[in-house]
Amino acid sequence: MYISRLALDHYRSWEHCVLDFEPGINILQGANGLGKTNIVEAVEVLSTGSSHRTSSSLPLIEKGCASATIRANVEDDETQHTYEATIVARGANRARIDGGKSQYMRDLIGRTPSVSFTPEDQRLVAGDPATRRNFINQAASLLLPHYAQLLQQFTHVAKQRTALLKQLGDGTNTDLQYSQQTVLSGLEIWTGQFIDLGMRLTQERNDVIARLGEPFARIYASLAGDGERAALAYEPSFDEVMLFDDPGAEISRHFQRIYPGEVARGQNLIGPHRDDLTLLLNDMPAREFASNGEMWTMALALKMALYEAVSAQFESKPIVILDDVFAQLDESRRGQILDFAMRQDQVLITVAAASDIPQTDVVHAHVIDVSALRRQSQDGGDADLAAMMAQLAARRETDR
Ligand SMILES: Nc1ncnc2c1ncn2[C@@H]1O[C@H](COP(=O)(O)OP(=O)(O)OP(=O)(O)O)[C@@H](O)[C@H]1O
Repeated sequence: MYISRLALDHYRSWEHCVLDFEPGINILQGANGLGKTNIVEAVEVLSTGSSHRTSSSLPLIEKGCASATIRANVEDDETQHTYEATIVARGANRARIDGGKSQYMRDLIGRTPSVSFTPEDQRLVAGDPATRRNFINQAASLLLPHYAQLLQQFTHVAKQRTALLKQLGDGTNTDLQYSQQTVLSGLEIWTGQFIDLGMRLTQERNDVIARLGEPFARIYASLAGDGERAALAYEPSFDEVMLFDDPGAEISRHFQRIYPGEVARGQNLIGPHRDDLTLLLNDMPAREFASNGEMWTMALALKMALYEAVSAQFESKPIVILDDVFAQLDESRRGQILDFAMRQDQVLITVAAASDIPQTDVVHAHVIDVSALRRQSQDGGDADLAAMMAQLAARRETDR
């Protein structure tokens, strides 16, 4: 599988941009700040429905604009499809497949499977838990068909519950007995849904982490040398799901105990939004014991494990994104990741300087000069876009 053409409209720093990729290695080369990461991030968003760089849509949209569009022509064996994502500042993001009707963004997830390696990956080991939750969410969205919808529902319920806790805490509407009763019964309903969705999310995250655990340990041992034992340990906030036959009743009791604290702070104090994942090295938490180099190897192994799970799931090789990773890695890890990249259907690499890539290993690469692309997109973006749309219309005509 590979992307043959990508078009962006009002995506971050790109007002318009159309670029052609080839199967195999593609190198986006250009000075800092030109928008290389923005391009490969757009592929990640189209693939997984989210970016590892932000949890909200707004930063993905060009400043001052209301929406951004990402379009890609994707070739797989004899078939070609056009996938389109529209990211909006307000409301729900939308998707379109082959120019058809507007669909949910989650309907696009996994159609162009990809795995990104980025400088932020090292934070997967020692960064804050939100980074690891983001990774789990992206991985689970790719690997489990209903996960993205479940996460969306949970996030909505969590927001509603927070709003009610805040109302109770700051006394809004509580001067009347009637309105306090309304808020309390609303809270009871939202709490029931929060527990139900939260338990399902916990179970699904547990399944995904279990699936990644074996390849992660094996790949780490092969990168770091035999005898090194790496493992993943899921730390769910709703640990009752793993411990009890009737976890719902236990979690309900837990909520009753913490009710005064939740009202005082106006927050959901327990739930999957507090989950974490510990990466273990020789049975010790790597965040406290591993060296900088070992943390990098663990991060690479985790992403390669995800790659392996996604490949098995879709029976095709995901697109591999190597965003600015070469400058960060030492020679041996550069070699390991490049060796991995050379075996893929398509790899998108961003670099500031060509010298960052060990050139001897890259035999054939399609090099894209991002500074020329920026000039060209300012001059002829509309014409390129029109050509892409005409190509799509012509194909639809042929398909009829
Ligand atoms: N929503 C946005 N609207 C407009 N510009 C944005 C937006 N988000 C980011 N940018 C701009 O995009 C630029 C960064 O782009 P990007 O991170 O892709 O650069 P890069 O070429 O990968 O650079 P580096 O080599 O330093 O990583 C910055 O100038 C930033 O201000």
